[in-house]
Amino acid sequence: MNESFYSFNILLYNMAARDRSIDVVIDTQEEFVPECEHGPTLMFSRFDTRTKTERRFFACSAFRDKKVCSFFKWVEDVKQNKRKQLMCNDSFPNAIYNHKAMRERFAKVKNLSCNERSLCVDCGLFLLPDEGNQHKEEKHTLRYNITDEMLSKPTELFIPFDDNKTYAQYLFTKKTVNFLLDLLVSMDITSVLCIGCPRIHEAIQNRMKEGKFSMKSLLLDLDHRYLQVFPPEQLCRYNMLNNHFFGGDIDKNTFKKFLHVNGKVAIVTDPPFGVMVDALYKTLNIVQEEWRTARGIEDTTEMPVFWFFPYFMEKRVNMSCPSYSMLDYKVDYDNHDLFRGDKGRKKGSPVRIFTNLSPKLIPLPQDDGYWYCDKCERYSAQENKHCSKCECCPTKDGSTYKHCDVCKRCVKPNRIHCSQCNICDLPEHTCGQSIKQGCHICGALDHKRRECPNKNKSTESSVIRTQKRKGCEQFSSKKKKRK
Ligand SMILES: C[S@@+](CC[C@H](N)C(=O)[O-])C[C@H]1O[C@@H](n2cnc3c(N)ncnc32)[C@H](O)[C@@H]1O
Ligand SMILES: [Zn+2]
Ligand SMILES: [Zn+2]
Ligand SMILES: [Zn+2]
Ligand SMILES: [Zn+2]
Ligand SMILES: [Zn+2]
Repeated sequence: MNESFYSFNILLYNMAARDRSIDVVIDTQEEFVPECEHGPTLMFSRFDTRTKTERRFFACSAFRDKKVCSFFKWVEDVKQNKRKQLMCNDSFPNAIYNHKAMRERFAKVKNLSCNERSLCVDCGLFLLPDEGNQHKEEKHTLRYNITDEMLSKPTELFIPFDDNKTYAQYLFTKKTVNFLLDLLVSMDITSVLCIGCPRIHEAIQNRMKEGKFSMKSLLLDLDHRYLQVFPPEQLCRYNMLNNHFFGGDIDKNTFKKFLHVNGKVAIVTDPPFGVMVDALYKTLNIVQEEWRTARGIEDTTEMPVFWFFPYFMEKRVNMSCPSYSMLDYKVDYDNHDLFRGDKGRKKGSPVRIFTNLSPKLIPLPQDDGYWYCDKCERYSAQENKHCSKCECCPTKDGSTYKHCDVCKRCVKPNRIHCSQCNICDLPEHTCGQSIKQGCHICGALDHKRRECPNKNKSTESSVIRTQKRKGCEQFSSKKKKRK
């Protein structure tokens, strides 16, 4: 594991305390947005809290690691007619992403006997018999004896790209997959759009092959390795942060056709935690609009969405997506110790499901201790006890929160009320240093920079709901070179 959950969490925390904060600018109103290998870039605003100045730049929407995608342009440089030189899309190795070519190779591999088949683990590529030596010379690890069973479970065969700043490939346990599929079946969902959910797609396809049920699924994912195993009607290589289809019009049509099918469609999405919430939400809204168009729906009806995201992002999600609720269900992952209920944290996984459905419609398994709270009209976790003073089931993190009569709210069990700070905090806190995250511009505690009445008028309209960008090293470490 490259980064533990805790260091990741601390990183998010530190971002708030730094002198600079990075926000995404969704409504750019720019006529020209440069593209990197991963489609149109996003515009970010970097705000220096000491000088109270803002500067804007374009950077990759998908990757937060500059070693993987180093694209960076100040907005003013882009404006100075440097457009041609920024259109670097042509130089990218499109060949390896060509779905048809990948499928043709794979068909040849499939025709081989198990002991003739091999996979280069480093390249994520199935090899033809005469290709092994080249990869061995480059000291790549090869896997042999690839059975049909293994080919039907690519999410188990490929090594997960589990770097948080790139793909953040954390895969659901069987239990989570089964819970979700049972839920979808109980809701009469017949088509599932899996955005960054390869394991759900794989499970649906395998159950279909076994004749266990009838459901369609389309996987939209950035990982090019899946282009080998899934045909074009089942997979589009896609960037969920800018709604970019790498396969162009062919893939866009596949996607439209999928939405057009009759029956109930649902979206399941499990993006990397570091994604910009506003960028993802914009994509979800575009997808909803495409679906309404495909179905000739004129009101604002939406497809059900199941969005997997950590509980500590709840406030951030609510800010951008007020119609979404967080469920108590703890989502388990195979390849992340800290997201695992069994061997992981005492409090279980921190990942939950956010949904645009009413929570009362989503029963959570009683065998795992979830119970129905009549007052909240939703299922709560075993440890989440209803508080009659707060009038809700307040627990977020897997512990049992307790009510503080002075703060007039429920707090984590390890907090005590400090009369000096007038807040519940850890017993070992230093008085006067409790985290107070006020407005960067005027310091007031009742609003953030984006709502500040003193905010520069020129940036007001375009910097809409923003999020601290995790891993802003991508930008800060390049600063010196550019100066
Ligand atoms: C946290 S994992 C979720 C996997 C899911 N838990 C499963 O078991 O199916 C994130 C997934 O999103 C994909 N991904 C990462 N960034 C993406 C992007 N910008 N656009 C589309 N997919 C992306 C990764 O390849 C990976 O499959
Ligand atoms: Zn990029
Ligand atoms: Zn290789
Ligand atoms: Zn309750
Ligand atoms: Zn309470
Ligand atoms: Zn208190």
